[in-house]
Amino acid sequence: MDTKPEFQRVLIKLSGEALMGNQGFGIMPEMIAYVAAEVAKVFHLGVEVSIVVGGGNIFRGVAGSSAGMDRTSADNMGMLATVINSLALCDALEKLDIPTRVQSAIRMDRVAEPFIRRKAIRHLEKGRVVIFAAGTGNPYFTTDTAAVLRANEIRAQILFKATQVEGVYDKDPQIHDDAVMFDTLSYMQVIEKQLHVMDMTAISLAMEHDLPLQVLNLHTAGNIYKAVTGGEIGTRIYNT
Ligand SMILES: Nc1ncnc2c1ncn2[C@@H]1O[C@H](COP(=O)(O)OP(=O)(O)OP(=O)(O)O)[C@@H](O)[C@H]1O
Ligand SMILES: O=c1ccn([C@@H]2O[C@H](COP(=O)(O)O)[C@@H](O)[C@H]2O)c(=O)[nH]1
Repeated sequence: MDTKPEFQRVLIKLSGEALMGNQGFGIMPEMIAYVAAEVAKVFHLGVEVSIVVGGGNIFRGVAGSSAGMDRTSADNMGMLATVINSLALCDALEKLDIPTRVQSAIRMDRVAEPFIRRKAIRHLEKGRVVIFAAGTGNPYFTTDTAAVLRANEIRAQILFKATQVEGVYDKDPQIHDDAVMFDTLSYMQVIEKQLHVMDMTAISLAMEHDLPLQVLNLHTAGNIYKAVTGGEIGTRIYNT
C-alpha cells in the first residue's frame, strides 16, 4: 500500500447510520472507536482532516415528518442528532490523542465552537481535526449537502463519503442483489440516472464547484486510508 497521501486537505462524510452498529439505534462504543481509528490512520499521514457526520442512527427529519411532525421541527431534531454524533466522535478521537474541534452550524457555545470558516481553516493548518456539526444549520437539507458546502468553503480537494455500501450502484444494493457498481461517474450521470447514494442538492453543488466525490464502504478497515493515498476503491464522481 502506498503511504504517500494524494491529498493535503480532505473532508470525510461519515455515515451516521453506521455508528449504531448492530444495535439498531444510537452509538455503539465499538463502532465509534473503530471509526476514530480509521480517521487516525489518515490523520497520521499528515493530511488535514475535516469531518461531517450524519444523524441517521438517531433521527432523520423525513422520518419525523412522515410520522406527522412539522418538517422544520423534525429537521432541527435531525441536526441536533448530528451534534451528538460529532461530540461522540470528538471524544473518541481525543482518546487517540488526536486534537479535535467541533464547530456547530447552530450556536451552542457551551457545547461546541460556532462554525467560523477562517477559524476552521486555522485549526486544520495547526494539525487539528475539525468536525462540522449540525449540518448546514437549515432544515430541508442533509448532511451530504452540508459536507459539500463545508468542503467548498474550506477548499478541501476531495470529499469522501464513507457509507454502508461499497460505492454507487445502478440501483440500491441493499434492496437489489443484482445491483452493479460503477467505478466512475460524472455528476450528470448521477443526476440523470437518479442514483440515490447522495441527495441531488449535494451532487449539483459539488458539480457546480468541481469538487470530486469518492463513495466508499466505511465498514472495510483501511478503506479511507486507501482512498486518501490514491487507491481506486468505491466510486469516484467528477467532471469526466
Ligand atoms: N444507487 C445507489 N448506489 C448506492 N447506494 C444507494 C443507491 N441508492 C440508494 N442507496 C442507498 O444509499 C445509502 C447511503 O446513503 P445515506 O446517505 O442514506 O446513508 P448514510 O451514509 O448511512 O447516511 P446517514 O449519515 O444519513 O446515516 C446506502 O446505504 C444505500 O442503501
Ligand atoms: O443541513 C442539514 C443537515 C441535516 N438536517 C437534518 O438532520 C438529519 C440527519 O442528517 P442525515 O444527512 O440524514 O444523516 C436529516 O435527515 C435532516 O432532518 C437538516 O435539516 N439540515
